[in-house]
Amino acid sequence: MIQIQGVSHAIGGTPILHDITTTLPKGRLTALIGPNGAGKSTLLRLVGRLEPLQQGRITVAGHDVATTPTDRLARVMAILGQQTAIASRLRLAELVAFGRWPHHKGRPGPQDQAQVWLALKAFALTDLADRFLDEVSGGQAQRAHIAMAWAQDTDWMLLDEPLNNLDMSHARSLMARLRGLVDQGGRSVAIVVHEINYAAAWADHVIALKGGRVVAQGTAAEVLTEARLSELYETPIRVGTHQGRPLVLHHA
Ligand SMILES: Nc1ncnc2c1ncn2[C@@H]1O[C@H](COP(=O)(O)OP(=O)(O)OP(=O)(O)O)[C@@H](O)[C@H]1O
Repeated sequence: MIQIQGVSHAIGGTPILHDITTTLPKGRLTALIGPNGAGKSTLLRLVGRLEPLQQGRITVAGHDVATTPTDRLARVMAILGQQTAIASRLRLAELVAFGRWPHHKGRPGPQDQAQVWLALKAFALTDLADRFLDEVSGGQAQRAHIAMAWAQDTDWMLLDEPLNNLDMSHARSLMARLRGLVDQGGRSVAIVVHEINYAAAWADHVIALKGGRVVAQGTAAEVLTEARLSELYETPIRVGTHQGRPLVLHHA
């Protein structure tokens, strides 16, 4: 599991996260939800050590993120933050191959190559493998970044808004793949997601953040209720049921 204990965080003197204590269960798909600016990305970045921890403690499968060596942590957890366009002159296959770095440390073997091709295939990118990142669409670039994290082949996968730019079909296929990782692969996944129905349909566990605090956590059915969601997003929200899962309705 991932244990977050007493984590507070400030940026430029402004408090962003306030004394967060929560757990992401092992072998589950956890969705972090909440309005813009709630602190979801900041929390995920702290777990993934993209930001240094200022206060509190975070452990991932027993590894303290503040003290575990990077190469050790990178074999336990893959994190994909929100994309930045720093690597546009990289071919898709090269980007995905970066995911194998923690395993081969600069000396890729046949197994690494095989894993890269599996990842490209899993995300329907084989035909685009030789294209540069700035020569593909937003959704294709997004899938390539997810494929890179996938190729890292870790017990934990943390993805910040992985559905960005994905059409309905690719979004569904990604969620099905993530579920497969959890259900058949015994892995654990955490995603930040804005479209609540993806959490409703696919997540086991939901953590709702608002104003830098955890305001609700539990199963999708426990958290995704009309009262909780209407309060969380400060807008009237109705919740129905579809195939035994909550279905969130938010049009007027
Ligand atoms: N580099 C930064 N400098 C200053 N403030 C920041 C910085 N990064 C984030 N913040 C602030 O921290 C708060 C939390 O941001 P964060 O990105 O974690 O929220 P979020 O829940 O992921 O939001 P969103 O849904 O909009 O992506 C926001 O108020 C944001 O303005």
